[in-house]
Amino acid sequence: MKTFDALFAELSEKAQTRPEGSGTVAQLDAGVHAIGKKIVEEAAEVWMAAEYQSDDEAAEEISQLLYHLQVMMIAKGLTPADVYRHL
Ligand SMILES: N=c1c2ncn([C@@H]3O[C@H](COP(=O)(O)OP(=O)(O)OP(=O)(O)O)[C@@H](O)[C@H]3O)c2ncn1[C@@H]1O[C@H](COP(=O)(O)O)[C@@H](O)[C@H]1O
Repeated sequence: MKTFDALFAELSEKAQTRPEGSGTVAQLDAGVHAIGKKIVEEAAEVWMAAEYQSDDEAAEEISQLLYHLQVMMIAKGLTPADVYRHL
C-alpha cells in the first residue's frame, strides 16, 4: 500500500527524471493554473462521491484529490514538511 510520503517521493522523482508518458510530468508542464482547475474538479468529485456514492468510491476520489494536491506542491516547490508545519 502506498502512503502519502511514498507517493510524494515517487512524483518528485518523476518530476526530475521526466519519464516518457508520465501524467505527472504532463500536469507539471501544464502549469499551476491547470493543476488548480484539476484540484477544484477532484474536490467536487470527492463531495459528490461522499454524498451519493459508496465509501470505496469516496475513498478513490479522495486519493485522486491527494494526488493532484501533491502535483501542486511539486509545481510550487513545496515539501510535505512545509505543509505539515501548518497542521
Ligand atoms: N495516484 C495517481 C493518480 N490519481 C489520479 N490521477 C490522475 O487524475 C486523473 C483523475 O481522473 P478522473 O477520474 O477525474 O478522470 P478524467 O477526468 O478522465 O481524467 P483526465 O481526463 O484529466 O485524465 C487520472 O486520469 C490520472 O490522470 C493520478 N495519476 C497518477 N497517480 C499515481 O502517480 C504515480 C505517477 O504517475 P505517472 O506520472 O502517470 O507515471 C503513479 O504511482 C500513479 O499511480
